[in-house]
Amino acid sequence: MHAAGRPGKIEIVPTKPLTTQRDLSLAYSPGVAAPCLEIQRDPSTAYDYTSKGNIVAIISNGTAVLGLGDLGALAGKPVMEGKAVLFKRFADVDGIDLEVDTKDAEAFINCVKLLGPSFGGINLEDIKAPECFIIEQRLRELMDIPVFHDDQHGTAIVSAAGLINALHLTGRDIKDVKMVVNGAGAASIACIELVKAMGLPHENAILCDTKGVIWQGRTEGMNQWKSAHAVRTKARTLEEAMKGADVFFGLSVKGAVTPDMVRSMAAKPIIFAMANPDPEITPEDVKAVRGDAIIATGRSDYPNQVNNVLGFPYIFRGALDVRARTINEQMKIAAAEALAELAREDVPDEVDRAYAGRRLRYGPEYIMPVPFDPRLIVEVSAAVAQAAMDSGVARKPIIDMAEYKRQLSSRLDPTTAWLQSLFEQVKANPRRIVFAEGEEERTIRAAVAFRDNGYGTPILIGRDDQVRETMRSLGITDEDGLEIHNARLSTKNQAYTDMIYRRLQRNGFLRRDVQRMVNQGRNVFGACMVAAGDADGMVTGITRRFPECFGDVTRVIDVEHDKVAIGYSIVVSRHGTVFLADTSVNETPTSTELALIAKQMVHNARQMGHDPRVAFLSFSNFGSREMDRTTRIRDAIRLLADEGVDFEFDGEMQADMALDYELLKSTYPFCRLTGPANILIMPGLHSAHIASRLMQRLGGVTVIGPVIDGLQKPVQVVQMGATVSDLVSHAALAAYHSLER
Ligand SMILES: NC(=O)C1=CN([C@@H]2O[C@H](COP(=O)(O)OP(=O)(O)OC[C@H]3O[C@@H](n4cnc5c(N)ncnc54)[C@H](OP(=O)(O)O)[C@@H]3O)[C@@H](O)[C@H]2O)C=CC1
Ligand SMILES: CC(=O)C(=O)O
Ligand SMILES: [Mg+2]
Repeated sequence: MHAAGRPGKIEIVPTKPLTTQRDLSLAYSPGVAAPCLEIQRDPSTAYDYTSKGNIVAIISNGTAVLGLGDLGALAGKPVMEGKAVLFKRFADVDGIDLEVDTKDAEAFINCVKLLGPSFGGINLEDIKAPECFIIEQRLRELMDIPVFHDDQHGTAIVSAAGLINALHLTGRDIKDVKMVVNGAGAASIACIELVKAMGLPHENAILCDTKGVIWQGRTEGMNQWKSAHAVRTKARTLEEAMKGADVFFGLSVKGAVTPDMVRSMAAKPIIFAMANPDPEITPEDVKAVRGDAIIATGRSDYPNQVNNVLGFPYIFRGALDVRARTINEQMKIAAAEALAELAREDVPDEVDRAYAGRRLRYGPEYIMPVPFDPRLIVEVSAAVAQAAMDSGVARKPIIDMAEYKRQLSSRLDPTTAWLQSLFEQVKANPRRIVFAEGEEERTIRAAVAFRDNGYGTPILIGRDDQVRETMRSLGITDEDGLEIHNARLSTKNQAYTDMIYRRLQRNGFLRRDVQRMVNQGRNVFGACMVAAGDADGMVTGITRRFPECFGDVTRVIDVEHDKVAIGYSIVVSRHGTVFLADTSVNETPTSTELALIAKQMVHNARQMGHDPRVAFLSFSNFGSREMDRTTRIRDAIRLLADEGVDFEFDGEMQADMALDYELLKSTYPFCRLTGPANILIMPGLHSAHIASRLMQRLGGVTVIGPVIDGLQKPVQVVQMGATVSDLVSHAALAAYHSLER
């Protein structure tokens, strides 16, 4: 994944046009002189004229890369790029990774300090202890923007939130808890400090490192940060310290804890094994010896992910939005409390769907919100911003908190969450999906990926020997969980022929025509399997053009009552998601069809979490050009108005009007839309098809689809050039649609 396409995980995208000489002279010399002089006059205007206010530098020297140790600055880059992606994805913060090649704390401090003007905040990452303490402390003193060592405070905040809930669930008071922390580095020292600040008595916590327990009087491998947590105890090893402990925090390395250690802990032990990428002990190993444990790890593939990803994006979002000078204790505590609180609340349906198969209800398996919960940006960022204002470090206070929360929530596009939810739901309810072009290399690879991802059983249609030959040439030997059906030899052949013959006998088809169709037409045979309930859905399209594939399918499968069979494209851009329909089937939809298409698309958009606003597109705006072609569109709008539908729609209008709300409102103030359109109903197949292909080719957006909608059974037809991953996605879509029925 990291090497595919453009290497790495991030790129920089301009926010201003740079296509003409005039653009150039505005964005660069001479125009750029104006903001330079303005910033010189008043440095705070840098937040208005540059990206400073939304950009955070993720800075590391690679000395403690996850739990992998000192890999050096360069080898840490994939993690730092990853953090940039998380910043963007979860909180719309632009992160830029900087790998600083020095282990010398002074040189590092100097470098970061000098870079300060460029950024709104500094996220220090994966710098080992004890240098990280000195570096952070000094930079906090030297810089007037937030400096936050994520491995220290991000981890402390998130684990504190988890601990608050785990203590609550096990009926413990923090003052009585006995705690062991393994690791005495950046993350562990910050965690133990925060837990003590929450009320844990000093003598109740034992800290361990590679030399064992940090006891009072120990001299080997010590530093001032460790000494501050040394306690009077007879325990010298982690094993001894763990006996009778209520809580264990692991911030050390893979495998540091044994099942015997867990067995020796107190009743209902709380075990946060947070080393990455592999925990100190796996949840399976804990459960094998202690069924009463509450366990969390740093990983997303187990319940209770205690990972700083739940913190840093939102903490910086809130801090940047109020132009906070720093991230102080009040802001950290506010973030921890908001996280803990969120886990106790009812989970929205879309989050529940995204984690299908898991029960997201406050309890031992759900003590922390999950990373794809869209409430995180709203609740955590707002809590942090409020705390910054209350503690006097906000340079630009928020006037209207309710409006700020609305803005926060609109920063996330629901499409990505929906896609995540789609795959998770399919995984939790695996389906049988026909891959009709079963002898094709791409199809076979997609079918195997479909199976390996746990989406269900792929059914390849083709001659067994041919399919197996291709599999062999691809080095695929494992046929488990995969079916091959040869249409001609199938035991279902006659039943399918009868079924189709009943449908087509009065349309000029003889039985032998139908028999040939079933024997030789893999799309027909596959569609028969789906129609007869022998499979849940189907994907095809790489060997034949769309009209032929679609024609084969509709010989077998009907259009749903009160719907039109259509294809729609989902265009995901940095400005949000727009749906385009019909991009595949109807050449010139009638007004009734256009109205139906709009209603179908509203349903689809709502399913994906969007608030629909429909624009009927044309080359004219509200009758500016009276032509036959626009009458059809205006009639469709009238039909919807007469019906009194429960969504916003208007038109006809040009594409730029539909997408540029300011332009639309200033030119046509009577328009009924309350924001830019996100469903574009195209006047005809030619324009829809051309528009979607143009967008796909010219780049800058992701186009998903066309997605087939309106058939009684889920069948997806991909484009002939579809990749393996397109095929897998469409197969998953078919599987998902079968769940909805
Ligand atoms: N889940 C999450 O969100 C986060 C997890 N982490 C994880 O925490 C771990 C530590 O990270 P960080 O604090 O940044 O790194 P540091 O390098 O600052 O600290 C590592 C600490 O672990 C100790 N250690 C190493 N091996 C052992 C062992 N076998 N037994 C006991 N202690 C050991 C070291 O001991 P010594 O002092 O003797 O060298 C040191 O104190 C990593 O695995 C990291 O992935 C970190 C941040 C966030
Ligand atoms: C999650 C993280 O920051 C770490 O493991 O280092
Ligand atoms: Mg880290």
